[in-house]
Amino acid sequence: MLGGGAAGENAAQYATQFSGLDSVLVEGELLGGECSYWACMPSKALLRPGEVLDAARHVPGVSSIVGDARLDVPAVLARRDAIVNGLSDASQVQWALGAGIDVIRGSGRLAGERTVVVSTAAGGTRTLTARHAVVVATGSFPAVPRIAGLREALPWDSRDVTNLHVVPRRVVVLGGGVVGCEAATWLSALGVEELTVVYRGAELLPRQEPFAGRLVADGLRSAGVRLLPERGVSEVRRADVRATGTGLPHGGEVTVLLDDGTTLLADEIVVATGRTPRTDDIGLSAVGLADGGYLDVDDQQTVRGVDGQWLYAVGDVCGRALLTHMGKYQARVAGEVIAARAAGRNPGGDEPSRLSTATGHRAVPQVTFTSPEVGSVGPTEEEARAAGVDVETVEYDLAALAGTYLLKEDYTGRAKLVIERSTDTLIGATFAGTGIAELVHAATTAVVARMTVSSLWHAVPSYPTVSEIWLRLLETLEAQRRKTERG
Ligand SMILES: Cc1cc2nc3c(=O)[nH]c(=O)nc-3n(C[C@H](O)[C@H](O)[C@H](O)COP(=O)(O)OP(=O)(O)OC[C@H]3O[C@@H](n4cnc5c(N)ncnc54)[C@H](O)[C@@H]3O)c2cc1C
Ligand SMILES: NC(=O)c1ccc[n+]([C@@H]2O[C@H](COP(=O)([O-])OP(=O)(O)OC[C@H]3O[C@@H](n4cnc5c(N)ncnc54)[C@H](O)[C@@H]3O)[C@@H](O)[C@H]2O)c1
Repeated sequence: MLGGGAAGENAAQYATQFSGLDSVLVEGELLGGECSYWACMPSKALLRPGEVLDAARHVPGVSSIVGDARLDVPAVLARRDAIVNGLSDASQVQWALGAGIDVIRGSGRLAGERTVVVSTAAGGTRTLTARHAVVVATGSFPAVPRIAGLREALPWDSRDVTNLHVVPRRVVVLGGGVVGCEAATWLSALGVEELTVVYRGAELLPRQEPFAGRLVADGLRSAGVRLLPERGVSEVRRADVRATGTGLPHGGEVTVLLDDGTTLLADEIVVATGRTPRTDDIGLSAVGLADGGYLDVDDQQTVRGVDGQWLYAVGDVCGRALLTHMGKYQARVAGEVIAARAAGRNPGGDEPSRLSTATGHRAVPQVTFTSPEVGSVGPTEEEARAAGVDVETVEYDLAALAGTYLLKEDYTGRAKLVIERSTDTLIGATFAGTGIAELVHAATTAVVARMTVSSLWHAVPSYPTVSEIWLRLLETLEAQRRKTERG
């Protein structure tokens, strides 16, 4: 495995555990990768305290006790540090060795068929030749747009903002996607006084149903965050630039010039404008592929364009869905496919769907931990229509439920289902509101199982839970259909 992030680890685990194949993880930094130390885990550690405080503020009997209290920032940062194990991967290495997986520390490059050359941390090189397969799981790093002065200003990226040690007074976040929205949520909760989010499109979270981005925008605005949509940055200037290290201010005041003529002053600028695959320097040209770009894979996660079915790619590097759980899913399948092929079977042929990632990619779930949360699975209405699918949709106000009223007196939220008309099956769902994260898996199950609307009627949600949204959506859909029938 070239890269020992969440995806590489899982591919090694599945190849080893289910087949007895020997696996080696080649890791250049920390075993566990981005998710454990600089992405999912620290970000969620920073978001959870704000969520708890917000919940308390909206329940009479608790709100009066909490009053205007702010978060205990040193305690929040200390818990974050504990959650990232103080940036030590000792426990991960122990896990790998215990699972029978070898770990080699160093930077690896493909050097030919089934061959990886590692520049080891100790200073030498090692050539590894795999008997069966090489899995590329090198992940991605933050993309920094070409903007005059931006790179020179040493902006914070996702590593800095998840591992911040100082809360700057004024921050500009560039990008209104998942990282930008989540980072704005925790920076605001941690007490950034002047927080501005600059983004290109009209809505935040542009890959979600538009109502989700609007509700997140309302949440951020009510927390005092300034949103500047449909704008870009034309130039960045910074005095006294200093490479102080991850999560510390990288210099003096930042001047951010926007393309509409606005000038913003900040103590830090956070770049959250997407990711770049780590493929520019891993020896792809040695196996006949172009350096750089996402690796194109089939549903067994085998890299296309390389003969012999020995090269696989999983996780962010294959660009199919840049999410930890999807990378791990691809890795589980790849690990088992490698084992099956080593045993002489051909899972790419008529093997049943367990050894294919096609089904899971029809139903990609994602939760964005903003306030309100946004959870979704499958395509949005726009994506489904763009793919040529004739769909029917239904929406409902999540605030009109007993379960949500109990959570928060002034609850706001919305839900939407996307139904394929020809089969009457659920293909997509989106929920935006407090406490919706755990609704997503029910929707994922229904989409994967291709549940029809008539069978969903028999899945009875418990009272009084947020899951009652399912019943309300079905009732509304039925009313819509009757109205259409009546003409
Ligand atoms: C701020 C933030 C928050 C996120 N939150 C979530 C979330 O809540 N939920 C979610 O599902 N996803 C989340 N993501 C996305 C998630 O972090 C990624 O999808 C996931 O980390 C990808 O895992 P990976 O194993 O493919 O890559 P990585 O985690 O990037 O691992 C790749 C590994 O390969 C190593 N490597 C690279 N090149 C070489 C080489 N040449 N030789 C040796 N080793 C090498 C790297 O050091 C690294 O350890 C978040 C991302 C960000 C930025
Ligand atoms: N909770 C989660 O599941 C979670 C959390 C964080 C990140 N992630 C994953 O990490 C990946 C990366 O997230 P991201 O937010 O960096 O990328 P993204 O692609 O989700 O969003 C990038 C945003 O930056 C904007 N942008 C791009 N270039 C710009 C420019 N020059 N000026 C202004 N705006 C610009 C885009 O319009 C978009 O709003 C995502 O694919 C996501 O799946 C997941």
